[in-house]
Amino acid sequence: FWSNRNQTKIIRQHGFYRPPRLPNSCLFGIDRIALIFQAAGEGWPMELFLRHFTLWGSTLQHRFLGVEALGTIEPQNLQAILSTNFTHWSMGSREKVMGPLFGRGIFTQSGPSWKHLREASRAQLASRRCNECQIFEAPIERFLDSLSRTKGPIDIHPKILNLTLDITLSMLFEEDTTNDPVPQEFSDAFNDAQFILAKRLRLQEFYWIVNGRNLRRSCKIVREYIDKLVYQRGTKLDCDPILLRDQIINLLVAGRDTTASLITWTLFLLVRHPVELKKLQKELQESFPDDSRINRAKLRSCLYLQDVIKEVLRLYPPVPVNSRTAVRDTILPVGGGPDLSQPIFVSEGTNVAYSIYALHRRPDLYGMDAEIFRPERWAEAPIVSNETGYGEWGYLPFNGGPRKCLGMDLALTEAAYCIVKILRAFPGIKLPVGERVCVVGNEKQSVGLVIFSGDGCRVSLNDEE
Ligand code: HEM
Repeated sequence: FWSNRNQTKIIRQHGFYRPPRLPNSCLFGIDRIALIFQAAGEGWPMELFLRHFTLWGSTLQHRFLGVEALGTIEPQNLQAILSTNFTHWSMGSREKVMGPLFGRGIFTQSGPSWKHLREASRAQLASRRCNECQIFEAPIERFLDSLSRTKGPIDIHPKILNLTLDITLSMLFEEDTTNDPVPQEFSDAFNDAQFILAKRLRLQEFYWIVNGRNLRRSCKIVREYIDKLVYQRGTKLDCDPILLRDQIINLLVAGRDTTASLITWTLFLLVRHPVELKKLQKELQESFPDDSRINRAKLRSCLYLQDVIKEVLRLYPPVPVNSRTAVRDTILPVGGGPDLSQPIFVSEGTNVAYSIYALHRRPDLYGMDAEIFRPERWAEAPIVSNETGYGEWGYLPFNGGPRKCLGMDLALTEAAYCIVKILRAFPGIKLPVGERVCVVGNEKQSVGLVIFSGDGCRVSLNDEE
């Protein structure tokens, strides 16, 4: 009440506006949390946000379990939060909410401790020769070998999760994990822990409601396995062992699920778009005529492949929703007033959620066919209309500003490499007969920290199936 009163006073004094407000039908905004959990349970959480922004405006205010919060998909506001006014924002309650798994790793930290971890992670990623394709070779051969033994249509999604786990572990421990395959128990616990954390994130300040045995058990299995790897590999401990483990888990989450999401959605879309699939296969045949070695430069020169990847990241940004919390009173440049173009006041402690999924589907940025999978749009200029000054802030799969993803280059090379290898190994890959096809975005989705298809990704690997 007091914070609302003070806010109203400042807004009146300085002539700020408020953004449109989502209507509530229950006291304290309990209806909002019920709707969010219903949408998540039924597989359309992102479409719910998209609908709100489409109906009410690209910056809006809502009451969530009694707490006032903001949501935005406005490029200028994202630029202010992530770059221009970077120091006005923090990760809020992330350390408390995600602490059981992420500890004090890079994703939960702000200020000097984040800066230190960012430098350490940058050095760690640079030293692993991550941008060379050799690091992917052994894991992908194992993956293709396991697929070659399957008969009939399969759900390729869990196999891709294992593939990117294998690659990321090999990269983090600078050696191949062949001799000691990743136990399924670890893989399952890692998935479960992230899913439970996503529920806690949805509850925001009421995260503690979800703190059950399952979460504790899953996090324990993950921590014990990482400790074992650190011990087995005799990793040099020049820092606090708990911090080292936290940091490894953070990089594992960063690198494994996001890249798996990108590869899986690419296959999901390609088997549903045979014309685009054929066009890509033709380019790959010409670029890699024989069993010639695939390298980063060659992958970058496959222009259609690059456009396919950009388009998949547009429609299904692996991190589809994110948030920041104001550490001081600040403003967002647009979203208020009669034409929604006036600055809005944000008081200290306010949480602002932003949906990259909804941003990337704005027809005013991408055209009336924004919801259609059309890689060709990236070869047409201008995209995300540069003349409006939106530039990079209208396309943010890897975030922007000082906290931009550190693994972007690695992820793009890894995804491109895996896609080329899969399409070359299975030229007859297609949608299984009778498989459901619906409008892009209308399929069931499963959103933990990362977005996946709720029904997996079923494919027939060979023509005759
Ligand atoms: C398609 C794959 C990927 C996508 C879409 C992606 C996306 C993102 C996004 C959106 C963030 C910002 C998170 C936030 O601030 O809340 C981020 C941060 C980060 N990513 Fe990625 N990522 C990908 C792959 C990777 C890989 C392979 C690595 C390396 C193992 C990696 C390492 C990191 C790190 C260390 C950060 C933290 C940066 C910081 O807070 O300063 N990412 N990523």
